[in-house]
Amino acid sequence: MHCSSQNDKIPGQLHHMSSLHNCSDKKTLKRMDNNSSPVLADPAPLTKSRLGIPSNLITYPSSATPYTPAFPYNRLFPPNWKKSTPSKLDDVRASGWLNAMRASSPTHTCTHKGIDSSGFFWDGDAAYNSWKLLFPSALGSFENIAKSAKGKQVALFLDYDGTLAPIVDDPDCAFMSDMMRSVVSEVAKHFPTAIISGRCRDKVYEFVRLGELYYAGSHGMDIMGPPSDSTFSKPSQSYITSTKVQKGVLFQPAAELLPLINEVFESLVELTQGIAGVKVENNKFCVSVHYRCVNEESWDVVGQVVSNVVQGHSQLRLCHGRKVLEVRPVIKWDKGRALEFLLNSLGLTDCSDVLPIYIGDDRTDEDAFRVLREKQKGYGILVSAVPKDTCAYYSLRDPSEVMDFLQCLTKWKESDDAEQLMET
Ligand SMILES: O=P(O)(O)OC[C@H]1O[C@H](O[C@H]2O[C@H](CO)[C@@H](O)[C@H](O)[C@H]2O)[C@H](O)[C@@H](O)[C@@H]1O
Repeated sequence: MHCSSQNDKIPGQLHHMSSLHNCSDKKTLKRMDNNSSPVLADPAPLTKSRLGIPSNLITYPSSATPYTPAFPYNRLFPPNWKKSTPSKLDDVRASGWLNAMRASSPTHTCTHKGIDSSGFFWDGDAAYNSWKLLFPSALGSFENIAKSAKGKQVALFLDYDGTLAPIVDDPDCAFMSDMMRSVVSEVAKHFPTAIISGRCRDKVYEFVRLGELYYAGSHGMDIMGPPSDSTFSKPSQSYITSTKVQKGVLFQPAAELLPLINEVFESLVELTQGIAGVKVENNKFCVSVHYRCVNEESWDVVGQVVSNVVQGHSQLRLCHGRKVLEVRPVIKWDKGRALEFLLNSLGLTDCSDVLPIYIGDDRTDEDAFRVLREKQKGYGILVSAVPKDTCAYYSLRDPSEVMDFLQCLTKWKESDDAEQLMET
């Protein structure tokens, strides 16, 4: 394999760079006092003036610089569309992140057509199609992706929830289909493939059950990478045996915080037990407090309880995902770093002939998309059925499109290999 430290520009990237607003570290840690939020804000959905998602529902990082989209989105929306009415606010409401909790998982209703209470005609499909001009379908652009991949070592990084398995109410029932499992297994025969999930590593392995993959749990804070002496050829089948990862290099950058995380988990279970529908999940290096099944009227209570606990510990921070609040260690580690770590462990760093592809649906996946953007290497693919601000290059609508895309990759690789065999 030819390796060089040169940056590898990929056709198509310049087109997207215009849509990339400030993708450098957009996170801002704020505290609850003075109307600010303890939430480490991740990139948020596009604001209403851009794509129709009400800006009052968004915790927008203070460092984010809005960009001018290529398409005149403002024609789609009247000014002040769905502006919130100020009301008597408590701590959590005033901080703005109750709104962020609401915005954390846009629903299918965003894609519907209809007239809202202010008489404005909303066409979600049109907005989505316009957004896709900026973030084209990875399926529709497959030929371009294949062209870029020709002669290169593709490395695949897959998020789990919302990417390989559809989002469901009960996190313990987020099963991936047998069909998806077999498609992932096939693609992993051709490319090194890793799952990078917010879930605890053992849990995501229980769902995926494919021994030939690499797994990073707790948003990349618990990685079982390839064996230390490995330069990628093919993942060893003996890498994982039975249901637990057995071999490989274990990397846990927040290991010393494990007792504290467990303590916080216990407290959160106790403190939220009176709130119907809350589910507290121990993700080993982070604690997830799910509020998807909580009555919306109680969301502020959930937020307040979690933020109070976090405020008691300077080593912890609060983030939000899709209808979930997550307590995480304050360390400079995220899915982006995990992606770099895995590429490095696979011996694929600084190689001009490597094409990493990262597919994910969540805010936490933006860290990985950003790494690829900054390196000008590979492609981030956002899974979303609604317009969202993203550092990805391409989009896919839902897990079933992810499955189609992975199948395309397998087919392409098989025919490319066959072609090469004919040539020799
Ligand atoms: O990084 P991921 O693999 O995408 O994991 C992110 C979180 O996913 C899970 O929660 C989400 O999916 C649930 C099942 O569909 C859904 O009920 C929940 O509302 C979503 O937030 C998982 O339970 C979390 O621990 C992960 O952090």
